[in-house]
Amino acid sequence: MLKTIVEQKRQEVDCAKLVQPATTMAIQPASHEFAKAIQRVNWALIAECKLASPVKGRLCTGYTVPELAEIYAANGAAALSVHTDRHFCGHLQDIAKVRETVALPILRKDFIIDPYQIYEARAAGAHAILLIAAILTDEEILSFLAVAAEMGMDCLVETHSREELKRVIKTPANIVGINNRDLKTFTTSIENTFDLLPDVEPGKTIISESGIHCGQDALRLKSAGVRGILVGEGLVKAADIACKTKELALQQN
Ligand SMILES: O=C(O)c1ccccc1NCC(=O)[C@H](O)[C@H](O)COP(=O)(O)O
Repeated sequence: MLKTIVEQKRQEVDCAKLVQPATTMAIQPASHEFAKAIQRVNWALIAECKLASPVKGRLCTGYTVPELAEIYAANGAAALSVHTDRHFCGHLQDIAKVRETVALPILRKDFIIDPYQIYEARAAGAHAILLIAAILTDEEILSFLAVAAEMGMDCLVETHSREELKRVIKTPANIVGINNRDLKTFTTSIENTFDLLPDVEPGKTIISESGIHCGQDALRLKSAGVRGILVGEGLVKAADIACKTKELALQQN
């Protein structure tokens, strides 16, 4: 599935480049708002606006993306992740809608495979992007980090295996994600974060991603030295999203 998504993404990006070349985009640099929001607290919830999953289908029907963002912002999230890929029912325009609604920094959640998407993200108002080590070469990671840095944007560089973590640790990436979702089987286990954490060098900000559902998971991760969590399904499927946001944000900052 990942291979298919990436192939489709390549076609989408090629079409988008023809419609709007990057040179015609109005780009104002960011000021590392995303990294600052995460690094100024000892615990950060990155709350994800996730309407659907390519594996599980529709996850959230009762709220729009800006409505979710508003609930997250009012209940302790440090930053937002906004899916812009169509397999998650996301659109690039969702970033602008969220920016009009709340002041929290926004991560563009997508399958970034071309620098064009980084310009597109910034032009839409995103402060950060996700880079997935599993779909990028070392050279691409380095070059995309540099493109983002030129625009004052931050990168959450996602790893799942020890091998990916080793590759990413060697780069200047300062926010490293440990994904609890295996992108081959799509199963999640937060034990993956505990397994990989000892291999991380001091100085890197670690975010545990995926499969996190309750305050108890959050507390275990925080106690192990993780700086924050990125949560989608656990929030959007909660009976009371405001209450779940507070629970995962751990409110004691
Ligand atoms: O969420 C999926 O089913 C998925 C399928 C294929 C590739 C990636 C996938 N998810 C990646 C994400 O961006 C998640 O939304 C994010 O890590 C949050 O995960 P969760 O809290 O488990 O919803």
